Amino acid sequence: MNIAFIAHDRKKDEMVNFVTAYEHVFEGHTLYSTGTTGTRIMEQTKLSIHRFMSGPLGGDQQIGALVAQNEMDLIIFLRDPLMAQPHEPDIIALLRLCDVQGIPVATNVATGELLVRALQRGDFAWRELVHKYKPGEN
Ligand SMILES: O=C(CO)COP(=O)(O)O
Repeated sequence: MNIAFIAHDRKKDEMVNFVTAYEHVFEGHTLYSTGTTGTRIMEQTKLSIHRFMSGPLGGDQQIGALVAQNEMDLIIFLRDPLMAQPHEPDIIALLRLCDVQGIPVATNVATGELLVRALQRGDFAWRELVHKYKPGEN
C-alpha cells in the first residue's frame, strides 16, 4: 500500500512516536511524507520514506496529486487544530481530494491506530482492486 505521513510542527513528536510504535507494520509498505515530517521519522526509525517538499512549500499538494490519481491508499495527517497554517488552502484541498476519491485519512492518532490495525488485518485489500482497475488503464 502507498501510505503518506504528514504532521504539523506541534504534532511531529506524536507522529514519530506513532510511526515508531507501528514500524513493523509500515516497513512492508511504500511510504511518502511531506519534507520535515519524513526527516523526523527517518531519524528515529529504519523506515525509508519518499519525502516531498515541506508542507508550506507545496508538499501537501504533491501528495494531493497522488490522491487525485487514486494512488494513495492511506494518509495519516496529524493536523494542529489550534494553530493557523499559512498554507491552509493546500491542507483543505488535500482533505477534499481524499473525500473525492474515498481515501482513508486519519487526522488524529486515535483514528490512525484504528486504520493501522485495519491495515494489519488486511482490511485494505480493496485498494488493490482500485489499483488494478484504474479507469483507462485496464
Ligand atoms: O505543513 C505540513 C502539512 O500541512 C507538514 O510539512 P512538513 O512535514 O514539511 O513540516
